Amino acid sequence: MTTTSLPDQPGQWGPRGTAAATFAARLSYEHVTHSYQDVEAVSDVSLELAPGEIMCLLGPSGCGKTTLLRIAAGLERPQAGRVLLDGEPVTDERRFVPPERRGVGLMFQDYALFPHLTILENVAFGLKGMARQAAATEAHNALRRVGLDAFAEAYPHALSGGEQQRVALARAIVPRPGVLLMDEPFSGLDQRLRDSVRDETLALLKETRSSALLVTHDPVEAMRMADRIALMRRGRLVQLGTPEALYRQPVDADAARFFSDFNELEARVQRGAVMTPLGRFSAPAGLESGAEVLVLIRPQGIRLTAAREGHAGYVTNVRFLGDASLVTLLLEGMEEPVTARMRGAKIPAAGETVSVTVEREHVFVFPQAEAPARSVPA
Ligand SMILES: Nc1ncnc2c1ncn2[C@@H]1O[C@H](COP(=O)(O)OP(=O)(O)OP(=O)(O)O)[C@@H](O)[C@H]1O
Repeated sequence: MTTTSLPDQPGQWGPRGTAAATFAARLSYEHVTHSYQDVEAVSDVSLELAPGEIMCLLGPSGCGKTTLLRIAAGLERPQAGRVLLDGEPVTDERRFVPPERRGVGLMFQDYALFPHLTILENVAFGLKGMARQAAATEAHNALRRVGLDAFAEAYPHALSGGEQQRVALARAIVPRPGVLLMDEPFSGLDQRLRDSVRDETLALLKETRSSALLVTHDPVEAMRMADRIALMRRGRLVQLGTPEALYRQPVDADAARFFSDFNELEARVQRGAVMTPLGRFSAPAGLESGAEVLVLIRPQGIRLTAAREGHAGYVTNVRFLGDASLVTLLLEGMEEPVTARMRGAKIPAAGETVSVTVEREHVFVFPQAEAPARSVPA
């Protein structure tokens, strides 16, 4: 069967308010640990997804995100810890509720539509307990909401990647799962399409008041989607909070680097403060004089002016990026150049001497230690 593709524009999605609401569930992990042979993929993770909340599991490849999702789905049984849905254990040392009896919806990165079923049959697949006509009506409603009811009788191969992803979303929400588990659901889409499908998916999750746990390795995606972000590293939960909290109060240098580029300076504490060629900043509490610290400064936190109010900097290079420019500077007392990110028309040129000041909200000082540490507003 051949069909004409609908353009993948946000406006092509169905009318808001046409998707049925779910009975959002609470998902709790308590001290969950899971290993594959000798690889500890998840280490003592405790985490709670509130009803109706959208949480992103964020972290580099191999940090255990997918494993945590599969444990909630019932596709892996952890060696230790408990998983609860609405306070009822679905996995603990004695019980293991199989995936199909958990009331969770799954959506993985390959859309995994059944090629031999029509779009309508694919969406109705999860409604097996329902009378045929009622299931078809529900499936049509969900397809209408994602703007694809015109494709109900088509087969998956006739749809574009973005459209298939939207069908997968309709299929995942139509049984009204208590929790929707999504693993990199947008990673197969190109950039332009990804933004529109992601924004509409977010609108749909909010409209249906679904609890959703979404795996991503993309910090921008997590910032855009999540009510809270769970940042993971090497199987552990490193930080849990709102996107703003993770951006403004990162727990350590790696957590900070996950969301921003930084200029990095090494320094030593002197009586509770850190002196650098870019100014004096507060040291983390409890560090003795002489302790080594790392000072992280966001490029957008460096201000350049013609007035003589800050430290003198010599511009060596300017790169125009469209919405901003990157200005590279040399400062007295620093071997490495510093980068400033500037917007607007008044961008200095290479060869100019400028005055450099730093906005403290973009500065973080961390001990030079492996262990996670508390940041302080500098
Ligand atoms: N079936 C498996 N058998 C053996 N090791 C596995 C298996 N699945 C995952 N692992 C290992 O467990 C660790 C965590 O993997 P997991 O897929 O949960 O991480 P992730 O953060 O989702 O990574 P990615 O973003 O690359 O999918 C990795 O070291 C991985 O190699």
